Amino acid sequence: MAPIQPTTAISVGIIGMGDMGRMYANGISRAGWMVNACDREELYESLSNDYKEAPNVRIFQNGHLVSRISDYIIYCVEAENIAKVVSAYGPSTKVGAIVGGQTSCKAPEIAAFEKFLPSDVEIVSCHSLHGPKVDPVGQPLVLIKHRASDKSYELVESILGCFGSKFVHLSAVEHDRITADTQAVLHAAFLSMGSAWTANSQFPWEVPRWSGGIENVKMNVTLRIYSNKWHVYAGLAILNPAAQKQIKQYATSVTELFKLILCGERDEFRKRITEAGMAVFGGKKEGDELLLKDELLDKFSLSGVPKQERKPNSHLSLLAMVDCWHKCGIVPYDHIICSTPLFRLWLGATEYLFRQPELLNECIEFALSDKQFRTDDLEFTFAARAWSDAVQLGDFNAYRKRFEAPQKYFAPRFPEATRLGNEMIHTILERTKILDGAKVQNEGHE
Ligand SMILES: NC(=O)C1=CN([C@@H]2O[C@H](COP(=O)(O)OP(=O)(O)OC[C@H]3O[C@@H](n4cnc5c(N)ncnc54)[C@H](OP(=O)(O)O)[C@@H]3O)[C@@H](O)[C@H]2O)C=CC1
Ligand SMILES: O=C(O)C(=O)Cc1ccc(O)cc1
Repeated sequence: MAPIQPTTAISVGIIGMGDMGRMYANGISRAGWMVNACDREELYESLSNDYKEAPNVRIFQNGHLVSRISDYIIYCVEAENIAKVVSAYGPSTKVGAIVGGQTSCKAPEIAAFEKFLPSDVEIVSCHSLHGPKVDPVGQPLVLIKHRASDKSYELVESILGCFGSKFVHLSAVEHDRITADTQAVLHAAFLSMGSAWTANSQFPWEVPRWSGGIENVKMNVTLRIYSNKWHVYAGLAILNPAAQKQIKQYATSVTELFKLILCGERDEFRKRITEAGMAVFGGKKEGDELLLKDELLDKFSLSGVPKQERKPNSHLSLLAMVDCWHKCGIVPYDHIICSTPLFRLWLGATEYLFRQPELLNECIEFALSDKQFRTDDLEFTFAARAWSDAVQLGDFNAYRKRFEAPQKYFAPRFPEATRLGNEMIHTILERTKILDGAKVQNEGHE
């Protein structure tokens, strides 16, 4: 089917003009569709001012005014607020319109749509698997045809086609299962690194033992996560039951591995790491290229320490990640077509360690015999447990407080980390295109 051509006769409503809402409003209006947008009523003046020169964008006071005139309405609000916001504006939806949402966990979003939208309204939801500062071209964009005709689905595809992203067609349930596997544990690992560095009053790029190689990925991704909004991570961890389970397993893996290190249980430690590595990376052949190479890792350094001066690391965060994937039965490569750039970077870092036997061996020996990282690993273990507790308790406020301390601590380095992170993401995207191609071909044969 040929895509429907952009026209201002068809309008897209955006409720919530934060980072993602603006990205959507800008892309869709530039493509030639009419956009009707609003944020909270009290922001009407300033939002109108921001968009006063923007062609094809009309700003309204609230979601009622947006809903009653728009053909496709996208809720771009905090996941925690979705039920409240849909209950307020859903009943004002134009007869026969299509409604979707951008929240990162679909179960509460779909439940809100089913509960509060009139029955003549269709539901097609979406989720861009990248942050607002990433070029959307080539990134996965999940589409969920929950309650809609083929014609309406095609209209949504035509509208969202303006981003040049790769559509991934899933149900809401599939979406939540996959994103739990790809996003939630990954965030737990980086949030814990940030908390541990903050607790130890370290800026890791100033400490030689954190320099170079995969340390660059750790630092860049941690800073990138902390430069985003806390509610984005809280929502997708707390509201997704599968995510909660995995975050708990990650904290357990960190704790158990650290206890083995402390007790000097050399054989058990090595056996556990080897088994996990086999389960996750056993399917890879020796000739298969690594996602991340030295040249790439070294290019994106925040510390600038030369390679010869670098120190080994116990890499507890990486060892525990692979152990967690193993315990949860996750094969991360299965999800690569539906993964965020950060997930691909993190998978690249784990693979870099586990698929280079000498490096893995050095890391295992170092973890067991050298005490330099013990205090870091202790803080990391505390942090992983505390993040898991915050998620299990479902306490958004506790999550926010835990998030905001490292965010404040690292804030001065965000611009540089964002710049380097964007370059890193661009480069790894080029590399993973090859994997995506292989996966798509495989799917074609199945
Ligand atoms: N940022 C990211 O990397 C990604 C985020 N997402 C998801 O997209 C959604 C939006 O995220 P993001 O744009 O980053 O978050 P933001 O906080 O930047 O934007 C959300 C906006 O919605 C506004 N809002 C809240 N209630 C209402 C209301 N009743 N009417 C109108 N506007 C309202 C908020 O106002 P206020 O701040 O005053 O509450 C805020 O401006 C979230 O569900 C998030 O999980 C998805 C992919 C990536
Ligand atoms: O890539 C990541 O993990 C991010 O941090 C950006 C992000 C956050 C939330 C989403 O729902 C999708 C992408």
